[in-house]
Amino acid sequence: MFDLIVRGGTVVTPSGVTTADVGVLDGAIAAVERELAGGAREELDAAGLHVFPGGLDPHVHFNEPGRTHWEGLQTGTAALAAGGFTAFFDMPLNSSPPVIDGAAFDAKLQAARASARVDYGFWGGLVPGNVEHLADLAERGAVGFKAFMSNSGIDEFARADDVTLYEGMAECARLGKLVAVHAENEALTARPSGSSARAFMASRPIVAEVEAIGRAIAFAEDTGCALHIVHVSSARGVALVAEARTRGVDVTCETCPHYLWLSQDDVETLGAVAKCAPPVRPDAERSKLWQLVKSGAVDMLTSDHSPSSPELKAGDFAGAWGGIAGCQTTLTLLLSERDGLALEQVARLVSGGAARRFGMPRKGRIEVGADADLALVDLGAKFRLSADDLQYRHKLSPWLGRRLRARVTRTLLRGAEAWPEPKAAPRLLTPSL
Ligand SMILES: NC(=O)N[C@H]1NC(=O)NC1=O
Ligand SMILES: [Zn+2]
Ligand SMILES: [Zn+2]
Repeated sequence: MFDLIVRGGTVVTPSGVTTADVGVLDGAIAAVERELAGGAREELDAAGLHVFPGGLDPHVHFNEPGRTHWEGLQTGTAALAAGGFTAFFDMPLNSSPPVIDGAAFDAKLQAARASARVDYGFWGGLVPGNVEHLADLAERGAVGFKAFMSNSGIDEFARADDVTLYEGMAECARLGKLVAVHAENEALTARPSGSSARAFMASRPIVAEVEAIGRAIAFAEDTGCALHIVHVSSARGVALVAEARTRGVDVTCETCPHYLWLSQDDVETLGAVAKCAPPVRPDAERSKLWQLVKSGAVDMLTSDHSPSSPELKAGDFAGAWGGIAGCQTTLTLLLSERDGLALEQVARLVSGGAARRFGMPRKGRIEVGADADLALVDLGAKFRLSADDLQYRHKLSPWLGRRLRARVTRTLLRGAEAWPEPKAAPRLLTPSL
């Protein structure tokens, strides 16, 4: 007897795609079989739908508390659930106070308990002067520690200079925690640019990213710290990570949809809604990066969902907030633009890869014993993304108007509905490597 059986879907498991029923008991996957015998209190008909593991987005900025007017946990997690995601890790900025000590972590936890619709975990911040607080944050269950190698755009979240980064990594190696870096060279990216989109993109060249990734890898190799490079925008960046890994360095990387499917022409047309750092790259780089994603060299696809208030996106490009809203569309965009990528690889990129890297063995795979976190997806859908579809606080996204070929019809968290109805009971995730 199961609590729930999801019947007749095309199930995307790590070992392949198969027609099967998924039996759920006590929030966990208890069976994945064809024509599963035994009753259930509830059955869901998934015929004609694909069943993916619920997504895990380890890189979002929900900004609560303190900047909830940019984005909040209620709207942000509704967007995740609507996009087939069942878990996220929130970045230590741009909430206020930023999560750089235990008290700020507790405030974040309280906010998530009140309004999150899916499971949540929190990154701590590594900033000058807070190395002594890292143990406290680790104790509370921080996923790991995020550092900016260039200006973060947030005054209360200072850039980690080389000494902070090196000493912070040594401390994280001791604590058994991973460090995640925004890798761009400060001096190269601090130069003033012209006010146009082109000038901004040109002012943060690929070498600024490549140099910073190389330096972070050198520090990680020396200290023995596990390292994750967030939002890699270039093929050379991914190649550096792959090369270090072959030497035995414990390093992984992610990229984001905007580096794969936005062109610099798109950014010029769209304006500040598509402004981010590192910036969107020229087409030749974009196609090389996509080839690397297809080859398996990129561990995960994350949104770096980082919206602001609409006022901060108005005005000239140079002065606008850098950050793209995208946490709702990562899975459906990937499914729409996948260019032959196998569905197992889609699942690895949006959930399995992050679950493995960040130490969440019950997440990211449809297998007996895992949490029953499931996204039911209609791959026969054809529509253009409209503002009405978006659950964000502000209905701004560079993907508005985009043709999508996948729609999430239901999202389940430990077998309970998280989308469309918020009936699930989210929990704090405290990953350990
Ligand atoms: N502070 C913040 O969210 N910054 C993010 N935005 C962006 O475009 N790149 C980032 O790192
Ligand atoms: Zn960043
Ligand atoms: Zn970010």
